Amino acid sequence: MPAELRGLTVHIDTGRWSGTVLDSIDLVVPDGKVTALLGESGCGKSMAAAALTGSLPASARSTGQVRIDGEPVRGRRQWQRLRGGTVGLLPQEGVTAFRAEETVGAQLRALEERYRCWSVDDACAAARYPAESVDLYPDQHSGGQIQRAALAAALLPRPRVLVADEPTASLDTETAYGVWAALRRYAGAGAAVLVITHDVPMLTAAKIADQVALMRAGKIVATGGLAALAALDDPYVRGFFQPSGH
Ligand SMILES: Nc1ncnc2c1ncn2[C@@H]1O[C@H](COP(=O)(O)OP(=O)(O)OP(=O)(O)O)[C@@H](O)[C@H]1O
Repeated sequence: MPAELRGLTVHIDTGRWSGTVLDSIDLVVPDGKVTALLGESGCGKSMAAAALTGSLPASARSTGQVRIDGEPVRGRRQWQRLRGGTVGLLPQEGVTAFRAEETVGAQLRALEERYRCWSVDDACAAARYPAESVDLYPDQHSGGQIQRAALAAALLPRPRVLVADEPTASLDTETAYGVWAALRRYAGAGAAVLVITHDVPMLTAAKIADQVALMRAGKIVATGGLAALAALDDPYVRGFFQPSGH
């Protein structure tokens, strides 16, 4: 089930600050593939993830379209039907995927019960979430543990579109590779997967992304295969693939 942003512009007005954070973005996340979204800090990657999953902040106003399976999504009600089951989000701060007052295990079991798609054990194994942590409360986890718990939570309904915002940010290389491989397998089973990451060395070493979109200042500035992007003679693009400037 492909997910798309078409001419999407997002303007934020918090009362204290206002500005355009996404500027006429076109982005296609196709079925069966891993798309990686890269870009400098603050360029709008999480905002693009929020737009694709119907979770923009209340201070946001958008124009343009979000399409899921080719159909424009209109309004809050339609997003309520799509979120979780059809369109899943692993948020950048995994802890926000959970309620503070219940253990992670109880919340994962509730998702298993609600969607009846996948077992907690299988989702935790796929997300590399350690089973011995399930009886802990969300705030008793390390940053890397809660991110993997949130990935298990996002995977449990087996959404056909999965957006993962920095799933490997706090992980050691081996665990990060396991998570990337799990995302690859999940896309291989047919899902449209978008992964936001700063982990370009892993991306290039493991060759897990089928396509890459590169953002700068609220715009998509380049899209294509990893090798094609890495070969571009543009200083901003080169900065991602050759951080030393060589
Ligand atoms: N909830 C919010 N309310 C208002 N503005 C926000 C909110 N979240 C993000 N922004 C603003 O939107 C812009 C894009 O932020 P975003 O989080 O999408 O960046 P990012 O590319 O994901 O950065 P990073 O790599 O550091 O996570 C920034 O200027 C940020 O200040």
